[in-house]
Amino acid sequence: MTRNAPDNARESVTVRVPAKVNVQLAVGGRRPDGFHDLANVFLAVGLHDEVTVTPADTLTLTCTGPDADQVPLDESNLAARAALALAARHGREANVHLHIAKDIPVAGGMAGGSADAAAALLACDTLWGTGTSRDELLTLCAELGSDVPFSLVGGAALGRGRGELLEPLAVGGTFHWVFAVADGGLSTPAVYKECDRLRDASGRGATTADIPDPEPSPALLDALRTGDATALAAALENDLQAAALSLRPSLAATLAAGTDAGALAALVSGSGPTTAFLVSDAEAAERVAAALRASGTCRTARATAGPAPGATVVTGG
Ligand SMILES: C[C@@](CO)(OP(=O)(O)O)[C@H](O)COP(=O)(O)OP(=O)(O)OC[C@H]1O[C@@H](n2ccc(N)nc2=O)[C@H](O)[C@@H]1O
Ligand SMILES: Nc1ncnc2c1ncn2[C@@H]1O[C@H](COP(=O)(O)OP(=O)(O)O)[C@@H](O)[C@H]1O
Repeated sequence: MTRNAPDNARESVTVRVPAKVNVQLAVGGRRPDGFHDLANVFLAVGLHDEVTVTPADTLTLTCTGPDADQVPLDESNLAARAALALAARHGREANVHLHIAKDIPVAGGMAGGSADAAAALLACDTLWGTGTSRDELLTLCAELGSDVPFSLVGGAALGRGRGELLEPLAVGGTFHWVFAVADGGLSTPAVYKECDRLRDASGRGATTADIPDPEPSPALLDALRTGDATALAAALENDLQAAALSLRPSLAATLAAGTDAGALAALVSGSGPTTAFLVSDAEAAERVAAALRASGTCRTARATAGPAPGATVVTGG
């Protein structure tokens, strides 16, 4: 500890956690519990939130970053819910201050809230010395949300069930991406509902009896394994894309702007409205990001790469 550090500095724990893009999001029919079975191929990418926990009298929350005004600061915040769930698991008080330094777009289809939940679990477990096993942490993650287990593990993984049952995937290289951030978010339940509506309207039906079980694409898994960006570009697939475009038709112009600028492929990130552009290298990423910013079809564009590691203690561990 340095001489002038605040008294509580040694007791703070900070966890860094990545955003995700779904390189394949195959959506099965609506289940009786309202969720959809998925073959969800996650790739963690280098946009990060940081969650810092510090001992306090009661559970309190602050958030900074460009989208901070859209983040709830009450007990509906997924990071607060994570702290409460871990405290309940160990029969103790969730007496911490949680600070979220948010750089992941909010309600953007990049799992920012899930990332904060995974980070808060790991940070609180480290601060409290509760020694929760990896399996128990993953169970708590799955109770908090379908995407939360992946935020803890990072890298690349196939999510089955509603996305919470993970099999790690090998990735044979670095993939370069640009993310175009939209103005305003899209609600994940609303996008799944629109997907069901479009399926019903097409006469196919939308339940598990109507839609074949979702399966991962062998070509896509192979492209990840070999690190082949051109092959991955050809295999990218998002069954929620039509629904996101139906709710936000302006995303078509963003997708076209990135493709015109030379991206290998363009797709909606998860439930959107962030759009994702796979490019050949870091230089192409900067070029496509600049073209997207100049296109007037998005709020901003960010160049980054994946896979990125999952939630990691960066200070205080
Ligand atoms: C679509 C995806 C793709 O990774 O993420 P985003 O792109 O929104 O980040 C996920 O499936 C979102 O996961 P997550 O945001 O954790 O969802 P949850 O909190 O578990 O569920 C929120 C709501 O989404 C719908 N939902 C979610 C997962 C799933 N497999 N089927 C669903 O139908 C349900 O309406 C559910 O009530
Ligand atoms: N820690 C958090 N960060 C962002 N949003 C949160 C958080 N906790 C709860 N939310 C709520 O969850 C909604 C979805 O946010 P987010 O997880 O960023 O998007 P997505 O589900 O599209 O990946 C937000 O609109 C917000 O109301």
